[in-house]
Amino acid sequence: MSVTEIARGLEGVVFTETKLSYIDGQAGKLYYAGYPIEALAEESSYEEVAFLLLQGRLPKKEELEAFKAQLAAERELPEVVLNALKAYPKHTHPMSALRTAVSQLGMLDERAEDLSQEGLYQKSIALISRIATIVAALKRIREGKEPVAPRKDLSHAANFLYMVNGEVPSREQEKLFDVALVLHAEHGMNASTFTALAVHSTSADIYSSITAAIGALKGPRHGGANEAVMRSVQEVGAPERAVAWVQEKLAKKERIMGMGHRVYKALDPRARILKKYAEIVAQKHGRTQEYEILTRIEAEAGKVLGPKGIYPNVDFYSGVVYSDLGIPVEFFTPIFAVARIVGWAAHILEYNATDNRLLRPKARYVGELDLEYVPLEAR
Ligand SMILES: CC(=O)SCCNC(=O)CCNC(=O)[C@H](O)C(C)(C)COP(=O)(O)OP(=O)(O)OC[C@H]1O[C@@H](n2cnc3c(N)ncnc32)[C@H](O)[C@@H]1OP(=O)(O)O
Ligand SMILES: O=C([O-])CC(=O)C(=O)O
Repeated sequence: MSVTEIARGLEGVVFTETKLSYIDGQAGKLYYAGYPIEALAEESSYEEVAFLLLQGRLPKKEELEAFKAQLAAERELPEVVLNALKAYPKHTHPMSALRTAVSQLGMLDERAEDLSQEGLYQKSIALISRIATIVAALKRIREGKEPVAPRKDLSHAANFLYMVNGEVPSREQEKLFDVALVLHAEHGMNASTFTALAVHSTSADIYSSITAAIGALKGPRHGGANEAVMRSVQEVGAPERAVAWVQEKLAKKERIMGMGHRVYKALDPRARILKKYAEIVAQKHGRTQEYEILTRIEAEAGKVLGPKGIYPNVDFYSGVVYSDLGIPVEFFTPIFAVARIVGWAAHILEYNATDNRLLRPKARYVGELDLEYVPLEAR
């Protein structure tokens, strides 16, 4: 392959095959393992989607029950990790804390280096459950409260909200959070998944891959955008200021967070679904201010950015939903990780089942050659 053409940002580079998800960026469509995202968001559950992505097919009823029980059995954190979470500095970003805690889980796992399919699968199940427990515990500790121990009888979504708020959520809250988890579970070769695979392709342990993926997700150009969107909403302050704010931002050539995507050149289908739920909760719970600001930003920015194929992405409306569920802004990106661990793990399992070829692209060298080395004292 010629290296004369540079794929900036690796755009358009295809390095492997996958059956996990398909994005039609022009049409704004997303499928997990062949199933349209709309149907999965409406009718399935996070556990069912996790099974689908990890095993490549939808579970039968008894298989789903067994899978749920397996996840529930892994929810508890080792005491030493819980104690460490309490000792983290309070100023640290929760994504940094999560990254550190997952790395610590890796140190504690005596079978961390087991790269067999079965070993990776078992560790994936544990990570799906424990990342949720870590994030919920961090949120409680930040508020000066004791972490709430997980319950085995609740769904993944309900248990998470229970650990966050200390009370069992309503059916409506559970469904709302479950939809958010389903929508964030998987998205092809995004930056954090690619990072996870780059690390995995060196035959490093899965904790190293997931720790690195969390680091990649943290950035505001990727998962960190959901927090940045809510910071923008706070900066705008009131719906009537949204138009002027957008105009000023665009005049300064600054980016509107939560808009634009490397693959979608149409509206992200996940944003469409989240907008619908954001509107419902905003109306129902009288929290229309944030929603109004966002719809005005979308409309005003759309005039300039729409013709360039820049529309809201998954991060644009998710914050309205999270705020409604009692989740603070700095925990929006950790929530993304709580969901995306499934996609990371599924891609690791899928790539591991191939020859796990080392990911090693090239950069075109544009420097000089054969320079004469001048000793330090002679320069
Ligand atoms: C879960 C996720 O990761 S979804 C993405 C979350 N990230 C964000 O929401 C952050 C804001 N968006 C962005 O920064 C970008 O749209 C990205 C990084 C997501 C993808 O962008 P890319 O495909 O790499 O496009 P790139 O960064 O090359 O930008 C192309 C052009 O569109 C413009 N553009 C892209 N996004 C935006 C935006 N949100 N606001 C204003 N202009 C934008 C760029 O300024 C650039 O303009 P130029 O050609 O005049 O210089
Ligand atoms: O696909 C991407 O580049 C980013 C994204 O939307 C995601 O990871 O969900």
